[in-house]
Amino acid sequence: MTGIPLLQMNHVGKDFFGNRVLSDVSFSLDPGQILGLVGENGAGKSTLMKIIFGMPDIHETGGFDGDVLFNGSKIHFSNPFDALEAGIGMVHQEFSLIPGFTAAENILLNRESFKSNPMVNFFGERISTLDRPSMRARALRAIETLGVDLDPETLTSEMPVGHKQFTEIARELDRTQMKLLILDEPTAVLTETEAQILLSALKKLASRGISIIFISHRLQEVIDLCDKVVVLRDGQIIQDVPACGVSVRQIAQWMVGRKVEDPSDRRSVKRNLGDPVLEVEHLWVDMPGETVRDVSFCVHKGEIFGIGGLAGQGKLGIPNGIMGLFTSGGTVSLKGNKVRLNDPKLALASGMAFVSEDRRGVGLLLQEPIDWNIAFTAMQVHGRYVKGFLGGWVQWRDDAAIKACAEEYIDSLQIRCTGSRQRAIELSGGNQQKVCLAKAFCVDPEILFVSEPTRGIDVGAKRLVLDTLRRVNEEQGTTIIMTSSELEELRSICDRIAIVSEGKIEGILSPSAPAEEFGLLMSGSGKNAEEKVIPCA
Ligand SMILES: Nc1ncnc2c1ncn2[C@@H]1O[C@H](COP(=O)(O)OP(=O)(O)OP(=O)(O)O)[C@@H](O)[C@H]1O
Repeated sequence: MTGIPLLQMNHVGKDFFGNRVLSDVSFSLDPGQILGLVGENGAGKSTLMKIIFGMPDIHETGGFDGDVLFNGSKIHFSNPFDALEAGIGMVHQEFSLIPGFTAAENILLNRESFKSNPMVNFFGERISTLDRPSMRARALRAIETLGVDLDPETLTSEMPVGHKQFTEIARELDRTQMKLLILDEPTAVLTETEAQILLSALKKLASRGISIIFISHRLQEVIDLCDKVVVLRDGQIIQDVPACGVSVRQIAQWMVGRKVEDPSDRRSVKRNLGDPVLEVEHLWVDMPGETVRDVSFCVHKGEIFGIGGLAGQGKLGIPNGIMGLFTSGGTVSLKGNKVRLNDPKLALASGMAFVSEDRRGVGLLLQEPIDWNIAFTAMQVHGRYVKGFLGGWVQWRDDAAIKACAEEYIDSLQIRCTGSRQRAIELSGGNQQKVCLAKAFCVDPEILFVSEPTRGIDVGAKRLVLDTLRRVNEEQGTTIIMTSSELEELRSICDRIAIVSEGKIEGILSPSAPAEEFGLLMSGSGKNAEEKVIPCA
């Protein structure tokens, strides 16, 4: 087979209901080669991968143009099972694990090992029993190939997100025939250390002859990992170049088609903040994989307060607990009034809003249009966009106002869509995130919690989201509490940053504090945390 590319895309095109999202896409991938596929949100990366993998939504929307050759033969898979059979594995942006199953059970789903039992010949497969030791050994082999520390017996529902991601990838590795592995933003949910572990595991796989298509918005890791980089813009290939010799800035410029500013502007000016607005005391939250044990902090009016820390240490549990999405206890006071915990509707009604890290699970009504998503909470909780007649006895939706509001946000947040009536499920990941933000801005909250607001979104959109948060904070005086795994992002907009370790706040630092101090707190070595706490202005 030497000399024949493993994968060859020839003039591939695709449209969704008349909207052209891919045109004339051609590239090739050799055995054992790693290709980095980059592009802005909505550029068409996931659609291209869905074509290779035979995802049903491609066929249900009229198929695609051009040819895809795998191992020299033309393929047109009608479902992912055929792709798997041919040796193509794909790890999608969203997890597809069964929460009540262990890591081993998820890794070996539908490929379980069974004990040999002669009675099966007579009574059929129904009486066969699982060979647990063999399953454990197989799962461990896949986990060890990744080089991560993950117990195969851990329940998926109790894992931090990073470990869920490793389980997803280990599942693909258990397939013996795998020739091509497609990873759609695999590191978006990982900490930097976890991402490094994954990148070295991928290099190891490639050295065994497995080809990899790696989609990521983290451009430095694309350069570090890949042999070549393919840049998509508006559904077309802009560059197909070796990864050596290109810089992050160069790739970013190809992606957006214009010059990119230097993103490293750290908040350095100390601002005068108002009175305490949110006081949290001895908060505990029972969130699987993100347990919060005893957290106390105070946020001032008009502040942007950051919460950072390594995955699984509890930083995500804090907003999820305060907003009532997971069982919590302790005291939370908003402007001096105690907020009843464990009641999401009351949390929203009291003036708080939440942009969840889980945009598809919690943030969006996926089957509903953009305008309905944006206005939903404002309408349900605050009675906005509702017209009343006969003294309020008769009420109905003010569709014109909903449309106007949605169009304003589509414009200001540059949401790429066919119009305000397009369903949320049809948007790319980054544009879905912008809809989640618009939905939160629409309720005009006193306190806005945003969790991983730039996860999985491209360089241009990242900037837009951070600038928008800053603008809303400055112009409307909204107090923002932002949780993020990206320290640089927190340092660019926050007034103070709390670092969470083992379910507690290890220390609170100024954004201009040296990186080593953040590192020490993250590793749980900030025992003299009290000295490092910067008092509210
Ligand atoms: N099922 C669908 N129906 C209609 N339009 C769709 C559908 N799936 C994707 N699209 C559109 O196709 C375009 C490309 O989306 P795609 O998800 O491939 O982008 P992407 O480059 O992967 O973006 P991101 O980085 O945000 O994940 C977008 O404009 C999106 O709205």
